[in-house]
Amino acid sequence: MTLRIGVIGTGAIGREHIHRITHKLKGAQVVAVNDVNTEQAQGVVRALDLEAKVYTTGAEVIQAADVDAVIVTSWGPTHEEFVLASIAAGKPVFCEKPLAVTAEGCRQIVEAEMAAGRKLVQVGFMRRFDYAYRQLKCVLEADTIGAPLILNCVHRNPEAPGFSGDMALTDSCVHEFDVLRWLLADDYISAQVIQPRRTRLCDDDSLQDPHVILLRTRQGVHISIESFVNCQYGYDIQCQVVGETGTANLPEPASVPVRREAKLSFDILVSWKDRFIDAFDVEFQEWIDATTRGEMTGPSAWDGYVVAMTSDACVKAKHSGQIEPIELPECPDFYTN
Ligand SMILES: NC(=O)c1ccc[n+]([C@@H]2O[C@H](COP(=O)([O-])OP(=O)(O)OC[C@H]3O[C@@H](n4cnc5c(N)ncnc54)[C@H](O)[C@@H]3O)[C@@H](O)[C@H]2O)c1
Ligand SMILES: O[C@H]1[C@H](O)[C@@H](O)[C@H](O)[C@@H](O)[C@H]1O
Repeated sequence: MTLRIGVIGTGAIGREHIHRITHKLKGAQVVAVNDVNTEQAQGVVRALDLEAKVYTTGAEVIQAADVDAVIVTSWGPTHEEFVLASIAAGKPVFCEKPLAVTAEGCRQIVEAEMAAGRKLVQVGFMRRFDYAYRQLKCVLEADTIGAPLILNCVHRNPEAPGFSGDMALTDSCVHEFDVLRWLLADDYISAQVIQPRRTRLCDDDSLQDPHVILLRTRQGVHISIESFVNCQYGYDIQCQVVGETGTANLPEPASVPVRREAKLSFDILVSWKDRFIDAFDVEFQEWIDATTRGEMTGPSAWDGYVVAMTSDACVKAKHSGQIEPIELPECPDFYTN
């Protein structure tokens, strides 16, 4: 069976996902697309050689009789509406982060999905599908370094065009908020945000850069995340777990060590597209396979809600200068099975 997919939002990542589904992965076909910029959507259909109909609205894509499942890759503030409409139509929906721009919006999605009685929503937290993070999780689950005590993490982007205000917390660090609780099988109880000396190499005056985010988990693990979205030199993701008997580091992306002119050098990637290209492929192949079986196995609407609660607490902590509690409700049974 071929899963027939409708895609809403044919910008940067929408186009990437359409390309991978059409030209790299198995078991699915993009049959419908929409973007508020209709010309751009038509251009993507031509450029990627799709047999897909271009619709005027996202709602029409969701309602289309030949669309089995929906992918939402439009701007963040539109996600909630499209995810709720997909649930109402009884169609599985993959939504790029954020699930909704407010925790309240995420909660409404969680409630709508539970009322629908089956899991339909997956959120685009692709790091859970990254080979390096999966290896690190295996090391922790094998109890190789004892219980985790401290995590030292780094999320550096070379530059952040279009970033303003608190986006480093709400748009960028959301990946750490998701992947670290998955890695530890734990949840956060508090957040604190430190604002170090601000880099001069930042276009937007409203953007503090870098930040240091300190999280504490239920099990007492102390997490430090350095977020530096204008670091200039590359796209650099690091994670070190300090355990009772050793440490474990996220493997670096493979690069050929070059010895030349009295120097030893390695390449550093410059874009998230390259760093997580394989993770995106695995994420979508697993989503296609699970959706075809009638299952939903990836990051859930509940995970999207927890991440939104965490970024809300970080924004609050940044502006209050205090340690702010993260008071998560109990996870409903619906999401624990
Ligand atoms: N998982 C990741 O690592 C990752 C990476 C990049 C982007 N994203 C997320 O994906 C989403 C899209 O990001 P992008 O970089 O592709 O942005 P983009 O601006 O390149 O593309 C978004 C597209 O959505 C369209 N759009 C806006 N409102 C719409 C509406 N109501 N209906 C239909 N189309 C609409 C825009 O015209 C645009 O073409 C964002 O939420 C972003 O956070 C996730
Ligand atoms: O949308 C992107 C993407 O999610 C990247 O993975 C992250 O590093 C960026 O900071 C963010 O802006």
